[in-house]
Amino acid sequence: MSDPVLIVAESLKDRARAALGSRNLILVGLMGAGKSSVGRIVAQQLGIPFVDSDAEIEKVSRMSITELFAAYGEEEFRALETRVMKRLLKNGPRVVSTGGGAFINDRTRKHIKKGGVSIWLKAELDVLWERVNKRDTRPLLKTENPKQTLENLMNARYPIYELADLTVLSRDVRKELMAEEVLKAVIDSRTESAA
Ligand SMILES: Nc1ncnc2c1ncn2[C@@H]1O[C@H](COP(=O)(O)OP(=O)(O)O)[C@@H](O)[C@H]1O
Ligand SMILES: O=C(O)C1=C[C@@H](OP(=O)(O)O)[C@@H](O)[C@H](O)C1
Ligand SMILES: [Mg+2]
Repeated sequence: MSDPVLIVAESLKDRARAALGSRNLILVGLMGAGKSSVGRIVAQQLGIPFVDSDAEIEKVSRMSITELFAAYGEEEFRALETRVMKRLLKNGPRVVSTGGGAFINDRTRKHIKKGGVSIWLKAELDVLWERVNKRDTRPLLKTENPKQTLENLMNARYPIYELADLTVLSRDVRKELMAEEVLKAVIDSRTESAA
């Protein structure tokens, strides 16, 4: 006999896939929100390709994000990020996880807006902090008081992330559950725009 829970889950994926069509799904939000890890699961569930813009930037530059910031500075990194995002968004459907600053950059945000459905993974400071303080791969947080830096970035960036098409609250629940909430948000947005 088929499991009713599995049937519901299957239909969620199918409905989200149909709602997305040939558009890209672009995850935006601050460092630690779960864009890279949740985005990968969402893509698997939808059965479409996944790409992480930071990983792609590292591939084309053959440098790590930390090395890029150290060698060329943030401005050059943003210029490269804009170019890479423009290219990644040309064909859909894909799930594209961005680096936290991508949507803040006016030019990159225009490409994202044109390239598909943007979804903000919104999280509280303590949730983000617990996640990012375990690793030292984020050059912007190499400051004397990284938690304060993260809070400053929150204050500066949250009004801009609000411009995303959809928002999902990123909490300390299983990543699979976060991915399901992303799928539901995609379905709801389609239902609302059709109503
Ligand atoms: N829902 C979650 N619950 C627990 N840990 C999470 C969750 N989402 C992400 N993480 C962890 O937080 C860290 C940052 O996640 P990541 O996907 O790299 O975020 P981002 O790409 O937005 O900076 C990773 O170690 C990841 O495993
Ligand atoms: O917020 C930012 O400006 C950045 C976020 C990072 O990506 P994650 O958000 O995936 O950590 C990475 O692109 C770079 O360190 C800059
Ligand atoms: Mg990431």
